[in-house]
Amino acid sequence: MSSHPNRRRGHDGPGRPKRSGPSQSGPNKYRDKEIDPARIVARDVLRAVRERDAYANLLLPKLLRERKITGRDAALATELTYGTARSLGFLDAVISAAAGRPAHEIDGTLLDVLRLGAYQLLRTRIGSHAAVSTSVDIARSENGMGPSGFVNAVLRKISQRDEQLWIDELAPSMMDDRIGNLAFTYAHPRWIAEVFYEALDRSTGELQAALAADDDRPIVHLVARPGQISGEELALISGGDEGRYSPYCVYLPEGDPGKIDAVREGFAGVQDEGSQLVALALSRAEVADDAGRWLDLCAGPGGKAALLGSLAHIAEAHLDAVEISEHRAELIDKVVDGLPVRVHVADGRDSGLEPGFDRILVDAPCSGLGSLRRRPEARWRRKPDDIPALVTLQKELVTEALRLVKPGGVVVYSTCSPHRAETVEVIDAVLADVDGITQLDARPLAAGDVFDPETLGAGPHVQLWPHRQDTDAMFLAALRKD
Ligand SMILES: C[S@@+](CC[C@H](N)C(=O)[O-])C[C@H]1O[C@@H](n2cnc3c(N)ncnc32)[C@H](O)[C@@H]1O
Repeated sequence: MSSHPNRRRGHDGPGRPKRSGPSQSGPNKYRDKEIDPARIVARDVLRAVRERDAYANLLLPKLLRERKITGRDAALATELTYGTARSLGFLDAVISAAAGRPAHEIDGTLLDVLRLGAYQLLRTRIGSHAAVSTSVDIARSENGMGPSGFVNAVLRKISQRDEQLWIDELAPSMMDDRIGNLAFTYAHPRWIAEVFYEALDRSTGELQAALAADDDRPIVHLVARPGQISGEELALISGGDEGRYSPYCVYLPEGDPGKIDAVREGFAGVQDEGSQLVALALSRAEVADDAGRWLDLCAGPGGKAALLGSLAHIAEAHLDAVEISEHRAELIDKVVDGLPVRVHVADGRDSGLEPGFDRILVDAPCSGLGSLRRRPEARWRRKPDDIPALVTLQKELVTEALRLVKPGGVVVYSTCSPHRAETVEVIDAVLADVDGITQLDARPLAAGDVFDPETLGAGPHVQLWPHRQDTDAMFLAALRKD
């Protein structure tokens, strides 16, 4: 198999750090600030991910701001941090082979540097010399000469082969274990590749496309808040392109969304196009005698609540937004300011709200396997054991939503996961348990009059995919109470 097409876009890096020459007098002569800041910040984020389960996509922008790292250095830091975090399992397999001992037995601070170095060597165009020498500098600065020699030796061994040769050596054979081979090649845990395979009707061709798309860094999607700014206007002022599926979506191939005035002022936000389609589907469903009582039962941090709130404002409706976590409820408050939305801190299974809602969204807590491309390290953190408790909660939340919705009203169930246990199996179980519910064809609800619903598969649910729609792998199903 040829090399991954997306891996070759790395840049050459900012070059060697400016300093006066190799240390002759021990480790402390090298200070982090003398090594290039992009790699230091990447190392720091990777360490926080390893030591305290930090989220790379939250911590990195914060550190870049604090350290005033911008431009080319920020771009390099982002590529190295997210790329390394996405590839951890693959990199650890290579490091283990090159070091002759399991990666988890290597001192954590050195492992971070090795991962960063191995990523540069195998998955970017950064030259071997720069990748190895900067890693050795970082290790020497913190750990001293001996450990930096170890880093040097391991990385030099890794640099003797390219990514494909390491895959050929370490991946399960394509003949014996195609799923295992693809999982290794595209740096996914095997169990996640299996989950995708099942959700893709057991097509290994599609599995390959799905894993490749998931292994790529996605562009940012913006949402124009309806009634406040149009998608067209947002595209113009942001320099982005209008979305294909949501009339409110703008693709932002580059640039910091936080610097766009419309985002800063709350007329627009960052939201994957798939999430926009979920909110739109709820608003488009036909409900007889719609009294404008809408509910978002799992609303934090408020992305869909903000879009629904804007749509509710136009429809002269009102949205109740329920969220169990106080902190996340505060985040909702911030994004729905000025919209007809009331936020409740409550358990959605027992919110105390009066039944009789016209439309309810259950955007359930889930494994997040559908948005791995946006959360670099998540694929290595999630475990199969997480799924059963989530499934129980998901069923309870949908069942409660079906109690709260009025006869003739509609519940949209969604997850940012394609895992069948969290998607079709939840819906099937609830339909088997609760009488008087009809599953609607969700495809026209997601498509509106914007695109052909037939492009969304056989229905009645919708399963989006990065390799098909270039959205997160959102699932949605629509249920009507008879
Ligand atoms: C997938 S997220 C929702 C994302 C949100 N709809 C958005 O677009 O920003 C699920 C949310 O449900 C919340 N949650 C978890 N258990 C809950 C429960 N029992 N009742 C209500 N909310 C819950 C989580 O804290 C999380 O904020």
